[in-house]
Amino acid sequence: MLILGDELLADGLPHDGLIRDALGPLLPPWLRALGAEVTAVRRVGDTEQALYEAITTSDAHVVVTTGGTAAGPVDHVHPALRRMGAELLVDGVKVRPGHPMLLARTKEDQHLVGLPGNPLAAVSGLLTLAEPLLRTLAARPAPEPYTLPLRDAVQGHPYDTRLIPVALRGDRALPLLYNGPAMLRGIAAADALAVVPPGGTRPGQEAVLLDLPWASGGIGVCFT
Ligand SMILES: Nc1nc2c(c(=O)[nH]1)N[C@H]1C(S)=C(S)[C@@H](COP(=O)(O)OP(=O)(O)OC[C@H]3O[C@@H](n4cnc5c(N)ncnc54)[C@H](O)[C@@H]3O)O[C@H]1N2
Ligand code: MOO
Repeated sequence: MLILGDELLADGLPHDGLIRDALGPLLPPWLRALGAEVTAVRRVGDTEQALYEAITTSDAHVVVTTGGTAAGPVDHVHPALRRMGAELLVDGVKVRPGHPMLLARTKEDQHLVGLPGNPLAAVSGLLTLAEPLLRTLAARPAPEPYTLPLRDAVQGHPYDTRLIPVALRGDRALPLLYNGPAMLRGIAAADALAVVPPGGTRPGQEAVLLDLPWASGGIGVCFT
C-alpha cells in the first residue's frame, strides 16, 4: 500500500492544514479480509518521481495507492502510470463517492488499484475495484448478488450511481447518514453498501447490497 499526501499526519491532532491519515490504519485489515497479504504500507511524498520509483521498484502482485487520482497539480497517479507505460483498465467510474478510482496493469503480474483520497471514496473503490481484482487473482467465485428493500428514500445523483452505507435490520436495509466522500462515521456502523441508481430510490425499493469485508466473515468484529 502506498499512501500519498504530504498533508497527512501519522499521529497527533490536525493542525495548520495537516490532517490525520485515516486510510493507512483502516485499509490493511480490510485488504487481509479480502484475501490479500499486505507486505508493506508506505508513505510516499507528493512528487511524481517518488511515486514512480515506489511503484516500479515494488514486486507486489497488487499495488494499492490512496489519493492523487484526480487531475490537480499534486495528483501524480495518472502521470506516473503514463510514464511507466501502464495499461489503464478502468479510468474513472460513474459512481459517488469514488469517481476517480482506477485500475491499471503496471507490468506482467502486477496490477495497481488507485483509490481516491477521500476516505469513503477509498472504501468505495476498495469494494468495487480491489475486491473483484483480488478475488479474480485468487480464482475465488463471485458472491451471489442479493437485494433488500431500503427502509427510507435515498436521494440519487443525477447521472452517477451512489454507494450508500446501510445497516441491516431484519429484512430491510437502513440507509445511514454521514455518507459524504470524506466521512467515515456512516461506514463505521454499516454492514453493507447499497447501490443506489441515478435518480435515487423510493422507500421500500429493493437495492443491490455489497457486503463489507467484516460482514462477510473476514475480520470477526462488529462496529454497530
Ligand atoms: N477542491 C475540491 N477538491 C476535491 C473535491 C471537490 O469537490 N473540490 N472532491 C473530492 C472528491 S469527492 C474526490 S473523490 C477526490 C479524489 O481525488 P484524489 O484521489 O486526487 O484525492 P486527494 O486530492 O489526494 O485527496 C482528497 C481529500 O482526501 C484527503 N485524504 C487523502 N488521503 C487521505 C488519507 N489517507 N486519510 C485521510 N484523508 C485523506 C485529502 O487531504 C483531501 O482532502 O477529489 C476531491 N477533491
Ligand atoms: O467521487 Mo468523489 O467525486 O468521492 O464524490
